[in-house]
Amino acid sequence: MAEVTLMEDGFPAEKLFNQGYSYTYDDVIFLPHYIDFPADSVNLSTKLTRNISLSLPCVSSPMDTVTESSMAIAMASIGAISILHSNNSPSDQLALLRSAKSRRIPFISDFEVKSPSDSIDSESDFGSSRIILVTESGNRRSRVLGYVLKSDWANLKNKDCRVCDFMSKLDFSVPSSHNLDQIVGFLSGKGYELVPTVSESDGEVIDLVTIEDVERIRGFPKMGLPSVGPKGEFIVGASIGTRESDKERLEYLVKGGADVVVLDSSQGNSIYQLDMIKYIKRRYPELDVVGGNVVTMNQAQNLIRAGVDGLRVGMGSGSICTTQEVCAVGRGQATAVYKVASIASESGVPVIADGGISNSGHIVKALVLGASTVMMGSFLAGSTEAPGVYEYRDGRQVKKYRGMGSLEAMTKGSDARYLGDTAKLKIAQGVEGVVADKGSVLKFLPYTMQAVKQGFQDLGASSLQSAHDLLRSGTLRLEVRSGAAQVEGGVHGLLSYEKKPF
Ligand SMILES: NC(=O)C1=CN([C@@H]2O[C@H](COP(=O)(O)OP(=O)(O)OC[C@H]3O[C@@H](n4cnc5c(N)ncnc54)[C@H](O)[C@@H]3O)[C@@H](O)[C@H]2O)C=CC1
Ligand SMILES: O=c1[nH]c(=O)c2[nH+]cn([C@@H]3O[C@H](COP(=O)(O)O)[C@@H](O)[C@H]3O)c2[nH]1
Ligand SMILES: [K+]
Repeated sequence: MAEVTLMEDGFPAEKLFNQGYSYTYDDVIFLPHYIDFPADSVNLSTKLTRNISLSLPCVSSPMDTVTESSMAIAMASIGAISILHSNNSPSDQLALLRSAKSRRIPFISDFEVKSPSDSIDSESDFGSSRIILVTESGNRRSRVLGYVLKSDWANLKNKDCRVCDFMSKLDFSVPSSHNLDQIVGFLSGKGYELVPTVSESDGEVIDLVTIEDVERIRGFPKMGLPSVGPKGEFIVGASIGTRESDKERLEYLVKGGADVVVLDSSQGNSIYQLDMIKYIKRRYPELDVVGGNVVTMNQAQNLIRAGVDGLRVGMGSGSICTTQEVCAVGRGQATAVYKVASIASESGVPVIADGGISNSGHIVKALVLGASTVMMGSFLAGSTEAPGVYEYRDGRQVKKYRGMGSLEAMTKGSDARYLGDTAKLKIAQGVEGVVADKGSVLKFLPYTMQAVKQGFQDLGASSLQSAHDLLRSGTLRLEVRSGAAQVEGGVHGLLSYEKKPF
């Protein structure tokens, strides 16, 4: 039978994104292709930068309501990465980095410490933990002697005594270089209920791991390989600005072993950033540098020429961003990612699609349109690993989330960048708000990424590389969704419903 030539159906990306419109993720939809492999076999491993490989294409944003040590540990433990924020002093940022780098298990245990001669006056002495650790001098850099369980203390008839009179003895620990499996092996081998992990270099108690913690973590879905560097430490990035003072911050971060630095700016194509990239590449040639943010090919080209190892893409697309309204500058995120990735791929520079991710479909779109990773703020800000405590609003548990260009964040620390040498008036480019509790990233990210794998399968893409090949060869077809098509693509026509993603 003679071969039939198919008629054109849908648009190749090159045609769709060159029509004078700025499209965002929701505007476009991919047409399905051909499936010849199971969803589970989709390989999402990728590169953050030229030299940093990840098994999961996710990055947490350098924002002070998203990324501190807990997030960095959790993300690295599932094969992703975090960028520590810089809305703090260089020494505080270094402390966050050291805290993350000192751990091998995917959580930070928060416990109080007392000395044997102390007393426990009230339940609040336990803080948020159910255990108080007892060390020789009552701080973490001293020999561990015992522990007190809140339940044991509550059952005491006479509470007017010293800790040493009723503590349980603890004369063992494990090195903080132990991973979860090694700790499990130790606890189950000895039949212990808990164990402190202690730094080999200075004897500091890092965490106190209980059987319950271990069971909770083991109940989460299994992911790929964790993001671990050559020294066995979690891979962690950090952001800096482009001021002269950021050179000192950079020195701290390099000392702390940061694996990558991200130059944090809404408009990366500036003389300040180009100078900073060249400075870093001269002074620390081994350190990977991510430039940005950019949304055009021209911006990207300048940063690539200056020597960046990765590009961060997005201007005004973030959930808390008001840049497009305030400054009239930016680009629809789907167009921005496609355009920048098109030019960056020619130089082998990976692209981070930053902002505007609110569901797994957005992640599929970002990655298939050329990004190597997605950076998220609001998607992660409601997690237990995000900084801050949960509050109650209208009966819902929520956490604070704010833009780094919001008045509140600027007042906290980033003033220098806004009230620079000449500027007198502070203009916000972001808002402060709250997001709903989502539980642990260790649980919801694995589910999200399983959904992403299903999207890749529908497109016939078994890996990021194969998705990018389909994109560039024009095999991948997409279309713009009309307003009605977008409504149709969502849930519609129901009187009420509940949306449970997993
Ligand atoms: N992705 C996005 O769409 C946006 C992100 N943001 C976030 O808000 C925060 C602040 O962003 P930006 O305001 O763009 O920060 P920025 O530090 O790049 O710029 C702030 C101001 O400082 C100036 N500046 C920077 N380096 C300088 C130097 N060496 N000498 C003199 N002036 C210098 C800049 O030109 C600008 O006027 C960041 O965390 C950023 O990620 C803010 C707006 C939009
Ligand atoms: O216009 C802005 N004003 C701000 O105050 C601001 N703070 C963060 N960002 C950017 O938004 C990204 C996170 O976006 P999502 O919450 O949508 O993930 C982040 O990763 C940033 O790129 C800002 N943009
Ligand atoms: K926005």
